Amino acid sequence: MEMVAVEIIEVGEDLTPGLCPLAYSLHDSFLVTHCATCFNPLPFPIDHNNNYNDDNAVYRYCSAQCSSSHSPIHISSHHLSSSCYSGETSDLRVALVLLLQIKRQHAFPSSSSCYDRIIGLMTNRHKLLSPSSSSINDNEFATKIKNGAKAIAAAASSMRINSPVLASHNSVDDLSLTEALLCLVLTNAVEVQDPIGRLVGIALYDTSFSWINHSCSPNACYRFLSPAMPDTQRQSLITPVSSNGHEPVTYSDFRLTGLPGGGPRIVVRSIKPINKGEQVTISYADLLQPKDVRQVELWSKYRFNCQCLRCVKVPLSYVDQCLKEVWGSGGSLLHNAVQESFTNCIDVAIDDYLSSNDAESCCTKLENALLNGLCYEQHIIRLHPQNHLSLNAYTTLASAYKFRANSIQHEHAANLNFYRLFSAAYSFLLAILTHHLYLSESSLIVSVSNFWIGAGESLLNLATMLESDSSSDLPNSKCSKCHLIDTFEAYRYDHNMVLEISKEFLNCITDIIPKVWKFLVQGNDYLGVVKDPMNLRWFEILNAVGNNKCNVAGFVEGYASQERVELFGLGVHCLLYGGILSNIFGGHDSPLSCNVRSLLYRGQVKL
Ligand SMILES: C[S@@+](CC[C@H](N)C(=O)[O-])C[C@H]1O[C@@H](n2cnc3c(N)ncnc32)[C@H](O)[C@@H]1O
Repeated sequence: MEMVAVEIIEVGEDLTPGLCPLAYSLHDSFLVTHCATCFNPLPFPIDHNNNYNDDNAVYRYCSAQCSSSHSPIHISSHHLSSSCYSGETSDLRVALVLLLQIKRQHAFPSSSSCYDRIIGLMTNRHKLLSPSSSSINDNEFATKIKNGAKAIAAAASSMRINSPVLASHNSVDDLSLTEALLCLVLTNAVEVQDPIGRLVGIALYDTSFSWINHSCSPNACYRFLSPAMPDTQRQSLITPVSSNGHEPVTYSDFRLTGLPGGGPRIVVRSIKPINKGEQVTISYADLLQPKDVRQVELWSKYRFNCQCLRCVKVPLSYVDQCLKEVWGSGGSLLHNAVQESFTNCIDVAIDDYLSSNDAESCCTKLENALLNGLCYEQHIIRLHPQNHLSLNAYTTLASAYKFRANSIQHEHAANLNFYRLFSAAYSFLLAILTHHLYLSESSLIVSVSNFWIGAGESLLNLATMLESDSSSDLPNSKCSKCHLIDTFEAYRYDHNMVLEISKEFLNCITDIIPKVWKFLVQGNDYLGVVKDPMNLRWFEILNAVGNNKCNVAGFVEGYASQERVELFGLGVHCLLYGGILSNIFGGHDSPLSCNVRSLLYRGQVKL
């Protein structure tokens, strides 16, 4: 099955109304911090005086409304959290909710052959469960599914004793059905983000969402609506067709009726113009991974080889080439081994920060790897700045320097400043490098928008912080050269407009960057190599650089108030541009766009 557009669709249009989930569950680690119904973070500290949060209960709620819309079937799925299953149990809880609904409605598929689809959704069970002689990982995955299914069946059978609903049902537990349901969840459920982008749980939707196939160059994306958010779209602009012919489809399988309410609603939205009858696709994988990494991910989770236009392109698409590019390799045969060595090296550095909180060691290791590369078979190999590992490294460096700035003692205020500068510089570098990829692969809009907003926020905070040392005010930021502010407030965008906005934005920041870049990066040996971040050929200079240690003595002694003003202007441009992109892919009321609006209008920015 697949979904196609019923009419011509412009970029940035909602293709579905807000669709309610069939079943949903928070991941184990978010059960105590997030509302079990709407998945929003709970206010901290939790108010124990309300009557909808019981201290001993597994689930917590942000409001009486969320508490009342969490159905008894969802509540009873907590039986799994104490099971002997060793892995993450959110998938199991969602499968258990489906099983309980099927049992409650006596809506059993008539024979096990029906388990290839249940309630219209593909289970993919043959592929996911069949042990493969070729891969140990595949076998482990199949075993994990079987163990998970046993845990679900055990929970369901223990509940029959306690639950009057299930006590009336006398069929034996059907392990095949349970396995098929778990496979269905793994094949169709999607990760749900909270408003600040953390992956907090999963939700399963019916065929109107779940029949949308994957592409590595998709023309649509999805977002989640919080309970208070109204629907902007009444009817669906997509319709199902069977994958082997373009006939409209109905399925003969049963439907579950009277589904429990609550859970995050999902909306599908176009990120490219789509023709009438064209297939609508979303991404199941991280689009900033190179082709081979995406292929492994899609195979291990879904067991298909992606044949989308981006994947079948020979030679590799420009974006995929950049994402795996290494420098000075002496030939493509070295690519895989080199990528593996770099992956280990970057992973070890990132782990220092994420697992051991050692941000300093992480920064030193990452910058050393980026600057000096690795020695491989007598070649010095360096990562291309748009290699996906470099992009990971920049993301981590931006965060690790911010962490170092926040944790430093006040008497070392100069260090605090330069850590903040480096953090902002890495955020900017990440945004501009991925922006160049976005110009040839527009489905990267979601990542790029996030990166520009991150860079804008970081630069604005920096300008505001430096302000305390200066007597002059930050200026009125309405740029005389561009219309980004008006465009940010505009309601609709078309494809040509998006291209024009990009040009306008790049023109403006190309003027500002030379006035601030040296200030942002001086004292950092890796960033110091980047003479002009707008000109991507800077990385060629890396090859001429020897081994060096970072020397930041005497830094941030005196900055001119003009630099602070320029940093502020740069931050506003990045924020506005990121906000325009987030309006396009997420709508004006998305958490990202609202965040941009609140940063712009909270008084720092005078429009
Ligand atoms: C969420 S379902 C999508 C709808 C599905 N095609 C159906 O008929 O129900 C996910 C499954 O669809 C198939 N699928 C999705 N995108 C695909 C693609 N680009 N190429 C091949 N199979 C794909 C895979 O079997 C995957 O496990």
